[in-house]
Amino acid sequence: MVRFQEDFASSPSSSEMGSIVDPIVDKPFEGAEKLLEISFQRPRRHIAKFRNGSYAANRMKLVENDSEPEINLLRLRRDDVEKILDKVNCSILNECRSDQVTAYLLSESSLFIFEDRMIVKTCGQTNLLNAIEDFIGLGKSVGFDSVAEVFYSRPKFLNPDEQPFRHQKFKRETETLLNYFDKGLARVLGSTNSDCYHLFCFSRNRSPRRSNCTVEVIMNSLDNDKRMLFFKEGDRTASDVTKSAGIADLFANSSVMIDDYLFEPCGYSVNGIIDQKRYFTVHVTPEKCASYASFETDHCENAAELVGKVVAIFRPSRFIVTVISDESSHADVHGQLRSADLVAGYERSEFQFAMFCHQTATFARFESRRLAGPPPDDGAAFAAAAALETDASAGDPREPDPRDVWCQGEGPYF
Ligand SMILES: C[S@@+](CC[C@H](N)C(=O)[O-])C[C@H]1O[C@@H](n2cnc3c(N)ncnc32)[C@H](O)[C@@H]1O
Repeated sequence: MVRFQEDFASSPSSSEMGSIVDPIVDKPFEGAEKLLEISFQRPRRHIAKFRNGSYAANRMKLVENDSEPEINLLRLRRDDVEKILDKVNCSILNECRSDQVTAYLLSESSLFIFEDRMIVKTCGQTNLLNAIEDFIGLGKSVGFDSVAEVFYSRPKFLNPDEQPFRHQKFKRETETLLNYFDKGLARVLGSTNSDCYHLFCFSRNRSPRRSNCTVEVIMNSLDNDKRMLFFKEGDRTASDVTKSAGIADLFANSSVMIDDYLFEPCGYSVNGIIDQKRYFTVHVTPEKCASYASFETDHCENAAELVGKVVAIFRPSRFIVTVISDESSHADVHGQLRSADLVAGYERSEFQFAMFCHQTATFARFESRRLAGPPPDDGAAFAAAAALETDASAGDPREPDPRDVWCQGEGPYF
């Protein structure tokens, strides 16, 4: 349901909510999302025509004067998008739009469409790269000439073997992308035997076309009380969750259009359009066996404060933060997230700063101070970590869960 921030007047707090039983699942849901961002390039004749002004400012003139259809992804029809999402194995649950963004909430995450770029984020067992040609085709169908930039990324999967063949290994994903963008470059940020972040990027032009910045927070092993907020219980609605979890307050100083969804029996997704032009999205898998949440936005002001607020919503055992921006922009955002003390109660276990294509990337991995320490090499170390965790969440003894302490490997790299 689409609402505005002002609509979040009152809703039950977490303490008013009754007891919830975790569903028994055969296979844990794979929360980790594949993210594909494609930016398109207009034909040269259009670029030359508007050398002295932005396309956006002049597009109406173009339509009136040349009687050519507008080259704009926002013209795409939902039906055409849905056909492509079928190939990915997901569907549209809901949509909200401003004059600069169309945001689709998907059965498995989100799709954002802007004038000349789209961002598709899908989780579970979706086959995102199966439709890469179709996504490119969407741009061409509204008159774009070629792909200007591509960015594909994903964190490590919980169960890579459960993924469609192409997505089981980053090497295969890279090969698929290279079939279309042979000058693209594949990288990994972070240690490959830990919570690392895989990315592939391609840029046709020598200099970035716009000033872009994306902040992502990827969180594992959520606090028990926090994850319980994302279960459907009684008459709890998505809007109640958005309010009680604190998601409605993330961008309190902006005008935010919110489209949220609470799954049965649990799971939550929200898309937000900020000040008509920027976006944020949050997705939550609250099942204990594989609890996971992700946050992403291109609204990078006050990034350090924002990351703190996001982490406070979920209190994960561990999380990674990434900032990817154009080389020429947002140095302050990278600077803000460089602090080893970014979030109180968390210890930074890894930090990386890199420059490639036209992009600058910051990657940092944090662990709850309750669990920080060397990897458990025997039962005693594990028991000590588990005991600490049990103390901290009084009355809620935890079963040892290998993911709670150190993540499972994705097998031999490549
Ligand atoms: C909210 S969706 C989005 C997942 C997101 N990538 C994440 O984990 O943060 C996943 C959650 O919804 C639950 N869910 C319930 N019904 C679902 C459905 N039909 N499709 C996808 N997820 C569903 C899953 O069990 C899981 O807890």
